[in-house]
Amino acid sequence: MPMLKDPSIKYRKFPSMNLPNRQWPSKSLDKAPRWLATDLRDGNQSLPDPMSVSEKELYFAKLVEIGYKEIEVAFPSASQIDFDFTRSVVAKAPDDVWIQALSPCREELIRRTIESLKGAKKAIVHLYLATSECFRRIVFGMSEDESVELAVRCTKLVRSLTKDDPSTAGTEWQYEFSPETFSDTSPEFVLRICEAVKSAWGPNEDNKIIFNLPATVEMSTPNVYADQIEYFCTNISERNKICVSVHPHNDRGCAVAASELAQLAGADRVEGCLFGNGERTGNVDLVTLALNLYTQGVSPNVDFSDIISVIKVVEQCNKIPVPDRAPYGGQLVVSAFSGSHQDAIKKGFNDREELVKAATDSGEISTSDAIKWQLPYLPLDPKDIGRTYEAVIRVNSQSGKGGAAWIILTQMGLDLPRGLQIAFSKIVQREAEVVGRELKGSEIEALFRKEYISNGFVLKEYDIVRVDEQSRKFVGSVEFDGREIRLSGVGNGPISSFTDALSNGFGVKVEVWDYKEHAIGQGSNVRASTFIEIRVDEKEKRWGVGIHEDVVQASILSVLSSFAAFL
Ligand SMILES: CC(=O)SCCNC(=O)CCNC(=O)[C@H](O)C(C)(C)COP(=O)(O)OP(=O)(O)OC[C@H]1O[C@@H](n2cnc3c(N)ncnc32)[C@H](O)[C@@H]1OP(=O)(O)O
Ligand SMILES: CC(C)C(=O)C(=O)O
Repeated sequence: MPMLKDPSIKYRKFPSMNLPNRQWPSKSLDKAPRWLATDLRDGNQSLPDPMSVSEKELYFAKLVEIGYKEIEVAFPSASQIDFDFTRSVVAKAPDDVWIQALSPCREELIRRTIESLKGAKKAIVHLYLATSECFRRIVFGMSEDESVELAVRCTKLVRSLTKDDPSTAGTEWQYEFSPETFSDTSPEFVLRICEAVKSAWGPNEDNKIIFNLPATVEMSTPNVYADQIEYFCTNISERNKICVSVHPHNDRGCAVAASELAQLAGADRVEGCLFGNGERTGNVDLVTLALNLYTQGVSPNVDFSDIISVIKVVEQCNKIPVPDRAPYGGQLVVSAFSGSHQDAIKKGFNDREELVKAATDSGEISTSDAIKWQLPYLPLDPKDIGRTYEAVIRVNSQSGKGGAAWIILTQMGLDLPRGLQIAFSKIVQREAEVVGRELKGSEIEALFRKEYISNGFVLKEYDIVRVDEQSRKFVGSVEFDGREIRLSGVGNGPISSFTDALSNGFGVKVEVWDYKEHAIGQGSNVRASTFIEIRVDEKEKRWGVGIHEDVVQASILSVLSSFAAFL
């Protein structure tokens, strides 16, 4: 049995913090943090096939287009590709974008990193050193004192090569230090090493030092991480000269929650990747964080209006697909297959349309976006991220009447009456079971046309004349099965005179059971759509649909469509 009956003999419970006066639980998120996109560094280093220079260029351009102002572009001392790419970005980055590059605390690698950033308008040098007991003992064999000494020496080196070097004065420099494995390090030691690094760098309020506090491996529940961040924020000196950054990984699947709670606890900045690429289970997903803010009415300061193009670039450069269930971006997250979801969403869209119409008609609003979003099952309006409503409702054997009706509405503009929805959904259900998969919109439309619109009849010519106040007479002819059939009948209106004519012509009894109609289109393109349910010789009732510029002809066509099914 590989899994232990008692895992406590092998695994330790992560200790919680004793922080009785914690403030973060009663706070709420009301502004976007500073974002740092590390797709091209942490994301890239975790890929089976790291990005080429041209892929990095494409990705960088997309990050800039989305609106990221701080982008970690490389680990320049790792490879010639990373060095060359950093050089190319230095030449091309927009003036308001900070280029960040990472180096370990090793002198030759720091020199190479700063070399790669020479000439940049705005550059952030980022050094990391793991501080936890586990890493100091197992990886480095280093005491706390030795770690502090190394961090301070390397910080001073960065300082001498950047802000203290007059030859680099054309560059605005920032310095970021990451006590790697922060969340597994004693909080007191984190403070000690960061205080020492801060003194070595000498930040001020206008050029803050960035302390990036990573959950290098996510090892606890997000509330513990939030406590650690709050402890740091309240105990570090000169908080006004510090930007507190977080860098959560997703090993326990809680990186988004950890980032959000960390912001409540005082973090000013978040590092992550689009769609959560990154080491192991990934870095925190920047798309989810941004759109979580957006759906609470807070501007994230980044723009995912065209999320499909973002996914395309991410998939092309990472060579890893964005999962179909990825929050907000995944193919399936704005799709509903199941009947009760489809029904609620369809009603939600109808409700919204009515609210928007009423508010627009009364002059209360100038844009439909001014009506607060409230739609069953959809936390975000798909159109805000460039998704169409057509993709929202999809049909398979789990779907109900609302699903197929929605497809017919969006594709053909036909708002089916409830009875027809029920009848059609049985046909769709049967077909979905036969093919054993989702039905495409085009297949549903074809089923609908075959079942309710196409019929073997050709309406040759007709006339409906007024006999007296109460009655009308239909006279005309139809072609069916290669034969021309003359028809004549009387009723109290056009439809009843026509059904009487059919009854006479075919020697049956035709009764109209239900009738609905609505207009499709507007202005000179307007057409009538009619839905008529008839019964012939007391057999099972059938619906037919007719569409025509003339409402009477549309009705005749719909009767013919349903009548054909009885022959
Ligand atoms: C949590 C993170 O994501 S940190 C960023 C990780 N990213 C990467 O590692 C990608 C780029 N890395 C590389 O290209 C290479 O690892 C290099 C160039 C940095 C170093 O390569 P090498 O010299 O061949 O070392 P190697 O990778 O085998 O081992 C890492 C060495 O750096 C040391 N090291 C690890 N982290 C640090 C650090 N923050 N500061 C200083 N030294 C460090 C290790 O202890 C080890 O030293 P050792 O060789 O004396 O045992
Ligand atoms: C370099 C640091 C910030 C890192 O990537 C991590 O700890 O995960």
